[in-house]
Amino acid sequence: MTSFDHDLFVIGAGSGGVRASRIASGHGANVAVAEEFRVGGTCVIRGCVPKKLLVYGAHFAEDLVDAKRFGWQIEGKAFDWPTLRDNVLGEVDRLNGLYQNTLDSHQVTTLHGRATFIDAHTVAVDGKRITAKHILVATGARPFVPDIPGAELGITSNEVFHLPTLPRRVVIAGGGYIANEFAGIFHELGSDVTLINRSESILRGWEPALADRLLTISVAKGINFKLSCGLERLEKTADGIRVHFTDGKSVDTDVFLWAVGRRPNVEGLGLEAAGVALSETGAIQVDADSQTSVPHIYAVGDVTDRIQLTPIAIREGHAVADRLFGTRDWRVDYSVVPSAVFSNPPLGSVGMTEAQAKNAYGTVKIFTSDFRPMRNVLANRNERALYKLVVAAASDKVVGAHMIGPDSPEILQAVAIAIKAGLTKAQFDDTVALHPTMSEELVLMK
Ligand SMILES: Cc1cc2nc3c(=O)[nH]c(=O)nc-3n(C[C@H](O)[C@H](O)[C@H](O)COP(=O)(O)OP(=O)(O)OC[C@H]3O[C@@H](n4cnc5c(N)ncnc54)[C@H](O)[C@@H]3O)c2cc1C
Ligand SMILES: NC(=O)c1ccc[n+]([C@@H]2O[C@H](COP(=O)([O-])OP(=O)(O)OC[C@H]3O[C@@H](n4cnc5c(N)ncnc54)[C@H](O)[C@@H]3O)[C@@H](O)[C@H]2O)c1
Repeated sequence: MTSFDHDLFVIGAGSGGVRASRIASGHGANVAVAEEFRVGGTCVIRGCVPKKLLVYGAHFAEDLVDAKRFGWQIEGKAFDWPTLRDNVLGEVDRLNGLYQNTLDSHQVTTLHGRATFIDAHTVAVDGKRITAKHILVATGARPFVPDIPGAELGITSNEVFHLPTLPRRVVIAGGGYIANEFAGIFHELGSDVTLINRSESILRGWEPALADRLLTISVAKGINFKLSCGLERLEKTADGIRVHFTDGKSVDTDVFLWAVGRRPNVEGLGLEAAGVALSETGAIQVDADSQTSVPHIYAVGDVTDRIQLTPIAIREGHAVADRLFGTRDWRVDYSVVPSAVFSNPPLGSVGMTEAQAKNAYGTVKIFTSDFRPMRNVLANRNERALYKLVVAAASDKVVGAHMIGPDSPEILQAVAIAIKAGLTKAQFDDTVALHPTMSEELVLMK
């Protein structure tokens, strides 16, 4: 019998890697994890958490305006970017410490350095060779930056949390999660925002009616959109960056933010030395158990490019640890995955869109509620919420729920339980409304 330094070696202490390490160690495994940047990974250090805190910080801009209609006189209000930035980064530091404590208290050995494969059972971290019976790759993804002249003048979501000053003008490339979230943040904070996207719409893959609603509201708020737009090059100017489009036009900006997707972190990992195969899209190829082409090597999270969300990476990591060292062999269910765009207003979505349900079930019933939230009415804020339920006609099951409006992500999480449980529209209707709320619309749709 060959002996190894560890039962499990995890590469990457982000969402998936930390969960897998902690659970495996709890099952009695001898675990080590390598992290080349900061324990916590993208979500904690430069993703979900600081982003959501900026969303909260930015929303005071509208709340303070609306407050007047509710009788509050707020004189001399002013926003200070360094205060928000530094408080957010302080919270990130606190969480980073908590994640490290979690690893330490679970007797997981943390190696602060970059890990690369030497062979299928050996990794090197800063020149030190370590062997393991099982290896888990949880290296995440990084922002994609297209290869156009001057691309390096732009920043990515990695840098956006550290800006020295609040930019007067921001151009954001992309029409997905990150682009719409930061368009909302910067616009509320007072920057002049332009979102440019190569396709003619935003939020591809989302229920189109909701994406259209976000576009309409964002335009009404004053965010500029340049859609169906090709980027030619970025040029440094005396006071910022000039963005040149393929139609010959240009726009000047202080900050250019790339938000055109994320690519799996596979480069320089030595995956060839270990014999780990990649998919056609350059992600680590895995089966439903997150097992790679090498049976004792697993991969979870963004590096596998399945669904790039933290709760998915966490579940995948947990399932691997349970499978290898626990008593429960289970698989992640990807069929009902709630997700949200923390734009202004935010969107929440779970299950199938109308188009997907038509493909899957043939006949579907659609129920919508298009309403102005009570708070917006008194605030004279002409922003309507839109809720949409997708029901499979034959079974009456609710197979999709899609919402845009205040607090949609908070409401959507509860709806996801109902959809996961396979509840029917009749059961939604049987539920007594909670009045006065926005979410009561979910049980009142006729
Ligand atoms: C701006 C932004 C906002 C987001 N908001 C949300 C949100 O609101 N909700 C949500 O669910 N998801 C959100 N996401 C996505 C979420 O952050 C990711 O899906 C999640 O972090 C993936 O977890 P992971 O474990 O696969 O990788 P990560 O969390 O990225 O962890 C990978 C870790 O591996 C390390 N690493 C890489 N290579 C090596 C190596 N060779 N050696 C050692 N260490 C290595 C990295 O430094 C990193 O710490 C957001 C992402 C971004 C960028
Ligand atoms: N709230 C959340 O849960 C949240 C927030 C942020 C990020 N994330 C995760 O991180 C991932 C990455 O976020 P994202 O916003 O960068 O990606 P995304 O996939 O959401 O959107 C990418 C956008 O870039 C455009 N695009 C792609 N390639 C391009 C190219 N070569 N040139 C020009 N445009 C191009 C696409 O049309 C799309 O509009 C998301 O897919 C999501 O899974 C989640």
